[in-house]
Amino acid sequence: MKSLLEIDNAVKTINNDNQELNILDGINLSINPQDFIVVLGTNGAGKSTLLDAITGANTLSSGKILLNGDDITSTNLAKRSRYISRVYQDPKLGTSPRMTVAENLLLAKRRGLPRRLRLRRLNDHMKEFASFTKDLPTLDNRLNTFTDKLSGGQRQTLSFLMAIIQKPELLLLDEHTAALDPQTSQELMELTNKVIIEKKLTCLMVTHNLTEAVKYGNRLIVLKKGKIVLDLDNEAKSKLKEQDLLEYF
Ligand SMILES: Nc1ncnc2c1ncn2[C@@H]1O[C@H](COP(=O)(O)OP(=O)(O)OP(=O)(O)O)[C@@H](O)[C@H]1O
Repeated sequence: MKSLLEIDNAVKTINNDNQELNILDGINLSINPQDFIVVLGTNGAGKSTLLDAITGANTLSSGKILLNGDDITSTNLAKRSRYISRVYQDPKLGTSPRMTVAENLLLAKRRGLPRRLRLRRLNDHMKEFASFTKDLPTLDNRLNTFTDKLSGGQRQTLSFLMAIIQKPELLLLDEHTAALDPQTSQELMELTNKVIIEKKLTCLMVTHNLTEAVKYGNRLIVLKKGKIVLDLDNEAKSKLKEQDLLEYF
């Protein structure tokens, strides 16, 4: 199968107390279309650095990143954001606080267009946006609510909808449920899983939650000190128990 994203010997070197340190240390990863990959690792293992390298928020010291066979290693963050979207852990990132839920959705739907064009003709989209939120108790009837009046869980659900509204080539979830209470976190994780399967998305999800890591996705990788130390396919993952993962922490 042709890979969607290919990471080829990715190295990121930083200078730490006058010593060179590879925080990504030769990462090779081939992501197939419709893979839903769970990424685990201790604090400081390099997970966010890896996602930053994929989005272009950070440049690699060496190595290559190919998307659908095209070398995007030097493509900037703004260009990559047209086909790679990311949801962060912090509910405040990813949404504009002084805009309503509907305005935020429209901005996301028209990502890539100049900002002055993106918010035109909002009313034409209200029905469509209402259909997105009608099955989400947290956001139903809140299309005209300003985002800074939403709870963390509502805001994270909005960030997720914004990330998938244009069907990204690659969806990156960076501990997107970690800041939420257990119930809200579980609801957002169920929504995430449903949407990824229904829309046939390709996704890389960082989590520290071992229950989520075992339950969701078709592949699991563990990062340690900038290297991939475990890469399980769907069959191996389906036999996995939380207990088996503890030795990596
Ligand atoms: N710009 C930078 N300058 C110096 N050190 C950095 C920089 N960015 C990351 N690091 C270091 O690189 C290592 C990997 O960081 P990274 O944030 O990728 O880890 P992580 O796996 O996402 O951790 P966490 O689970 O805590 O979010 C850490 O030791 C971090 O301190």
